[in-house]
Amino acid sequence: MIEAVELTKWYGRSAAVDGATFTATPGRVTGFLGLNGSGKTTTLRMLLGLIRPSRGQALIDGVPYRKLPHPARTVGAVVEQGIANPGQTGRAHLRTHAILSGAPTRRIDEVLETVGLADAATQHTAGYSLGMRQRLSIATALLHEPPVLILDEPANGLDPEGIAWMRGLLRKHADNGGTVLISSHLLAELAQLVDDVVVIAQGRVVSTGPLAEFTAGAAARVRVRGRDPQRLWEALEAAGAALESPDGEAIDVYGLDAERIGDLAFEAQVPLRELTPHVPDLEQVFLEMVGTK
Ligand SMILES: Nc1ncnc2c1ncn2[C@@H]1O[C@H](COP(=O)(O)OP(=O)(O)OP(=O)(O)O)[C@@H](O)[C@H]1O
Repeated sequence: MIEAVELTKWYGRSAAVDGATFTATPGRVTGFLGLNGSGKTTTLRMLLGLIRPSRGQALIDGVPYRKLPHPARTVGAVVEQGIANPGQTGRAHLRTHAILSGAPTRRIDEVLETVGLADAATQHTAGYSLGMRQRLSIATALLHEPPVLILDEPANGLDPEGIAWMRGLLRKHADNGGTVLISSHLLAELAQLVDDVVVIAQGRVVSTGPLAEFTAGAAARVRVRGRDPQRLWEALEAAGAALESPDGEAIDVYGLDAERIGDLAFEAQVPLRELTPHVPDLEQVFLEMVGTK
């Protein structure tokens, strides 16, 4: 379980993260979504004990990271882009990490297999593609088989096949009772991957909840056109709908579904020219939420 409670980080006079409160629960993949510079990395680094909060709490299983009895065995993290020593092979990189953090060396081959790098294990990481480097970072995070995974933009550089692979990996981890918090600035990238979403904008958490409910709050609209716009408008208004007309002819209806609108038009004897339900697009909802549209 990951918990941020009123988490705040000030740099000089500006807050990189401002009173962020959210949870990521076991058995679910939680997406941490925000535009560049919105405070994602700062938040994740506070959760990992790499940055000290100015205020609030960053808790893993109820305690700050640094107070965990076995931090490396509890939390696996991908936070840095790039590999420290590009002259090493993939296997040597993992061996170094295993030795430094006390992971059993038998895990090296297991994680190489898990992330699909077994065949590239003896190549120098300098020759790895961005996607391969991401896979190696994920392999490093998995060395201790930690129940909690915190991944900062792990999908960066992965191709569609890589994303599909990661989706499978994270799903399995959550299905086995693990907790996954994964950040991204692209909702589309997370949409296939996550159960819950935490949206951050300018350091503040602006939305939390299941992805399935993410668009539910967005106003569903139905565009309708009738032969007699005035009469149609009056019938819809009488039924309690909120209405807008973009061009004096089409009517955007909020608060009634297409079936009801069709019935009302029929009762008012207005033949319809168009009846189009508009399903809110996830990306659009996100961009509206973070204030760029
Ligand atoms: N060490 C620092 N000193 C001063 N300001 C900082 C520092 N670290 C981050 N910031 C500022 O805090 C804000 C949030 O940055 P952060 O890196 O957490 O955002 P982010 O959502 O991870 O962005 P990105 O997706 O670009 O990595 C930014 O305005 C950034 O400039």
